Amino acid sequence: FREINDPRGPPGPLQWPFVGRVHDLPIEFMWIKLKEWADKYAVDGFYRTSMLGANFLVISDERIAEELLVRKAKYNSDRPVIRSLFDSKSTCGSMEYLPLMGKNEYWARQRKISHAYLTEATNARYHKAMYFESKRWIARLIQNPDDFQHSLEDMCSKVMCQLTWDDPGLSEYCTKSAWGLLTQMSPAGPITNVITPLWHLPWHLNPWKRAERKRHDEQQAWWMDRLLTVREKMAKGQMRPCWTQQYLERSANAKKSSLSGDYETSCVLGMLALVGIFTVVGPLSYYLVAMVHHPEWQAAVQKEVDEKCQGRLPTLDDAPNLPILRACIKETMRWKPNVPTGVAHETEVDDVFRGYFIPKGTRILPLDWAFLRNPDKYPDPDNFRPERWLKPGWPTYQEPLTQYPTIKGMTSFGWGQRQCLGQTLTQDELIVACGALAWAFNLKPKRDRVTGAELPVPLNKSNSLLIIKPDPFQMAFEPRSERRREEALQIWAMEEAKDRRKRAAFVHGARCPSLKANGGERTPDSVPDVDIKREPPSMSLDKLEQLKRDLLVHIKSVPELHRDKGMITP
Ligand code: HEM
Repeated sequence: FREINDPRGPPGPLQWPFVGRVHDLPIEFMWIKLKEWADKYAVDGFYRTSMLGANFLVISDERIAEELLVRKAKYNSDRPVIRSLFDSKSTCGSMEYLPLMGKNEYWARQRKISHAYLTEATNARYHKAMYFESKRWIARLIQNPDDFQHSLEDMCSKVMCQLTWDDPGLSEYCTKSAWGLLTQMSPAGPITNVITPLWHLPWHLNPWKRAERKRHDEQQAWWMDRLLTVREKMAKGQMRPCWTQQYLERSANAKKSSLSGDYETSCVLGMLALVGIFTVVGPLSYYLVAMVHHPEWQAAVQKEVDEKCQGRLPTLDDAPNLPILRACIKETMRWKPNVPTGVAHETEVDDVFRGYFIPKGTRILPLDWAFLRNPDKYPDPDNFRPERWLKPGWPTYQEPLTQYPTIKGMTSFGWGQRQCLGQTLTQDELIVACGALAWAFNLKPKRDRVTGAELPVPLNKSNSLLIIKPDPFQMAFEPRSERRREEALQIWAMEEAKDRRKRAAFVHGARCPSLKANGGERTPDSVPDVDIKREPPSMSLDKLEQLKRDLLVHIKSVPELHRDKGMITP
């Protein structure tokens, strides 16, 4: 006992033999307790603890994270094992989960490839997927506002499925698959992640291992199926550009690939699709919560969008002119970080840091919850204060406002060699989605149908997985005007019809050699727009209103019609 609590060791709570400090670290909202310990024990912004033999160094100050995870990245960029996944680190060559891999050859090559695709995500073509899906989401919110949490997740999933396999129809399964993996890898998931020895029970006595085998095999089979489907469509000339198609085409042209084969390829791409879902769901859900609780900021964003975009839906070209929108997004991510514990790194060598011995295999936890609640950098840290990014005098204020605030580089995206690869994609998707919300709706608390009282939107209820999102709640999406409502629905109807025609034209082009010869390269943009040009000229809203009125007059003037077809409305 004296040895493990040696006063010359790093500071931290008292450790008990074998268990360390597992007994009073709650699984639920673990980050709150870790921050409490940081406030009590941390010296110089870090402290140590342990759990069932695993050593942890918890960092609560950004400067220490910078020192240990960026400057000493060479030794501190491995990952700890996640007990309830088979070979989570790919030590035995499973090559499956890039973000969880140890620092090995599979990680190095998969990170390089993922980086290439995700930086290409800034291309205009990829932005189209976001515009398209945000329009669909707005229409879904108008038609079925009570289903908003599901449609929000589905939108994030559809974006990733479009980018990865050009098929938004895969979104429901992809979300389910992402949720399964997220639960399995989180401390708040199976008990075998905390009481790790249970994982080693014999197969027949081990429900956790059997369940994981099933989940794992289904996921891998689905990823492989996606790859093979894309390849099949490519052979028929029916595959439009997406990450999988690009990878297959490039490696076929180069006659070589840095990946080992189809299995690894299906995993890199499958994992990319999965990792971009719940990471974006969190901030987007909390943005809704923030807007409901802070109508004054909602009004400011709406005013900015109305003035700068002059009645149109905002696009990414407008982003430099929308600092208030960007500030509200960034403040949401600061106020409610969705990976509050951070993602652990593992040390690869013994080290001495600030005079303390840190043994090889120590898990370094960059506690994002603590970084983002540092009152020196973020005065009034518990409250939603977007002005901290907009007004000179606040420690975080930065100019020019056409560029700042930006979420890129936030501590929430991690550190050093393992820093998140999806920062641009996250920023773009949030600007498009939150901009569309400001354009379309007044976000409000929902009212009880009987009493008329406002239903509360809780601030502190969430799951406790590695990536969190708010628990189910209710709120109202009130279209900003009847005209805006019609416009949003019309925009989506036209987009959807256009997309359907483009897809059909593409497949048609593949079947029709003359078109192929004429069309040359058939990217979605160069598909002959024959059908699209035949689209009826879009009707002005005034004309639509006039037609509605005429129809009403007509229905009323023909009593039988009115009676017989009681359901007829404009
Ligand atoms: C708000 C959104 C997001 C947050 C807060 C977030 C956060 C993180 C964090 C904390 C890490 C680990 C960093 C470390 O170990 O130091 C990470 C890694 C990663 N993220 Fe994100 N992420 C987000 C969105 C995305 C998106 C949209 C994608 C891709 C589509 C993505 C792809 C990745 C990948 C591939 C890694 C693994 C990097 C590696 O291990 O080398 N992330 N992310």
